[in-house]
Amino acid sequence: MLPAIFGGLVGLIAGILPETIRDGGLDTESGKRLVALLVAAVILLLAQELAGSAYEVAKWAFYRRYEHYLLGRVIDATLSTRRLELFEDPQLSRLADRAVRLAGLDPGDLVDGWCTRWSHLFQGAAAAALVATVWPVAAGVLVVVWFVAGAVMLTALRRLDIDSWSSGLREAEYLARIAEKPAWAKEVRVFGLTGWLAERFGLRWTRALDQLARARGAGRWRTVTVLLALLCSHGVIAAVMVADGLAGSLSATQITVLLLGMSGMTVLADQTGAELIEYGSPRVPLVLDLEKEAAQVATGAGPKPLRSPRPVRISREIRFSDVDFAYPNARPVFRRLNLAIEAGTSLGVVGLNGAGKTTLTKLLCGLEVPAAGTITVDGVPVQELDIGAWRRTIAAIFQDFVHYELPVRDNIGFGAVEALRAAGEGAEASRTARDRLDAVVRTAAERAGAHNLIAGLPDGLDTTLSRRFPGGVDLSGGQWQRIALARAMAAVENGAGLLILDEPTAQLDVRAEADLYDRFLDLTRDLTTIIISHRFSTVRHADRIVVLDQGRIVEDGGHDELVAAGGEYARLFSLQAASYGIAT
Ligand SMILES: Nc1ncnc2c1ncn2[C@@H]1O[C@H](COP(=O)(O)OP(=O)(O)OP(=O)(O)O)[C@@H](O)[C@H]1O
Repeated sequence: MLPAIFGGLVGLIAGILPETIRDGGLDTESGKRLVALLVAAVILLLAQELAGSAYEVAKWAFYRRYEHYLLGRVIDATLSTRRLELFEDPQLSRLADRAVRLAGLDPGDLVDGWCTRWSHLFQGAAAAALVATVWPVAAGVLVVVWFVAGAVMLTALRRLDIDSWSSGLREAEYLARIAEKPAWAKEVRVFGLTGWLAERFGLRWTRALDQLARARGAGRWRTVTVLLALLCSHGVIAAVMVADGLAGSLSATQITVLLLGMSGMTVLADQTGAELIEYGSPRVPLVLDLEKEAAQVATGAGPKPLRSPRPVRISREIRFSDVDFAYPNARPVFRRLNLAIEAGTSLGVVGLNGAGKTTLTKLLCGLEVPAAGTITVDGVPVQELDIGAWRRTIAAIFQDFVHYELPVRDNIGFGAVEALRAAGEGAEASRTARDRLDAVVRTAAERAGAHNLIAGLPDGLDTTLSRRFPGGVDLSGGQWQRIALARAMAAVENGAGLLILDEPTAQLDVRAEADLYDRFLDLTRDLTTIIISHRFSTVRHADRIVVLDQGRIVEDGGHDELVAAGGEYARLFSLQAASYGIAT
């Protein structure tokens, strides 16, 4: 609006200037009016500047609030699912992926879009009002023409909607991600994929751009028609204006006001706001869709991360009774699985790839739910336990445990998240809580054999485990495994009574692994421990070993018993013993 008022003032100044010169200077009546108009114009210019800055400040404040709100809802929706459906179902995982990416894009396009749109509407209306003060009919015609032009432009923009071409770009985006992932850098170079990646990326992107160009060409005729309508209406108005000006029925002020108003009205067709709204709005329905889907798969209230219930005490046994399980659209992993794990004992689980070992642990952790049968803890079905309490009972390290690019203290402290939270951060940090956390972390590190490794790090527990951060370091595969084991031991320190190790030591050498497990089983003697490993030398020390084959338990007993039975376990054990030189 302010630019339009300013335009009106400039028009008035232009009109009064010749009169002032004619009357003989600023002391005259017209001169005083000119001075007043000039002062008003300066004030308006300043106001415009101030309003612009205030708008920017308010806009960015809005932006961040909007992004915070939206991402917060995405995170809540994702974390509200206590199981893994959101990540395992391709449709749901795509939805979650898009929601996270779009909600976190340059913040507040939607807010910016609405701000721009309203500001353009005000500017356009003020400019139209300016034109209307001189020539109402022209204002009416131009409003209609500019709105039609805007609508045509918007239709053209919709044809270029991100969704219509994103499928073409998704592969290109994925290729770009391959190139920038530090963890994949070695393989990409060793296999000589760099050239292929760059070529394929360029190809995919060009194809997407061609798609865009074709979409753009489709509405060509409508655009040409609108351009002609704009040209004709402005041509007629300009011709009449010149004729009236020459005839003396339009003053210089009126002509200036008309010209300024007409140029200001172009914003009525500006679709920057609409474009931002189009781009920003899919995020809201997307987040709502994600929340709906998450609510459907989240049976009951998900565990709130801030709650810290007491761990469950396992006093007798964990029992799988007639458990059936299949992943969506896949053949069954378990059919009528029966297994009892006595409290306070260690169980080794072995089996070929795909036998169902990890699935067994996921069911136990409540990350998957049996289609039939029950899993009970001292007779109580896992589903009936407080899921937060049950999860606190478990210390699990999976094959693909997370390498958090965070300080060692966090990497290990995640096993005892209550202690980590109590310790706080920065100014909030409480000295006693911090000392307690460090004690938990150090004891856990010692138990996992990671204390020497930590002692050698430049900043000890404060060292960030990633070279992508200043002062950070990278660890070897085996060192990372010790950190992960320390995380599990921190959970034990924090009250966990069920320890699950799903092959987290595959990268340790045989001797280091054997040493570690000997110590480990010793340290966790009173706990219920499940060890999954392909290395028989590892599981042989477990109290009991089960052999899984295609989802069924085919052998069950102590190491000596199974070797004596001369079955699959004995065969595989002697094969490994021969290659590793282990005494049988
Ligand atoms: N998320 C999933 N979606 C669909 N099928 C899956 C999923 N995870 C595992 N499977 C399938 O379930 C079966 C059991 O897999 P699981 O990971 O439990 O085996 P495993 O014994 O741990 O194998 P490995 O020794 O290779 O780790 C396999 O056939 C596997 O392909």
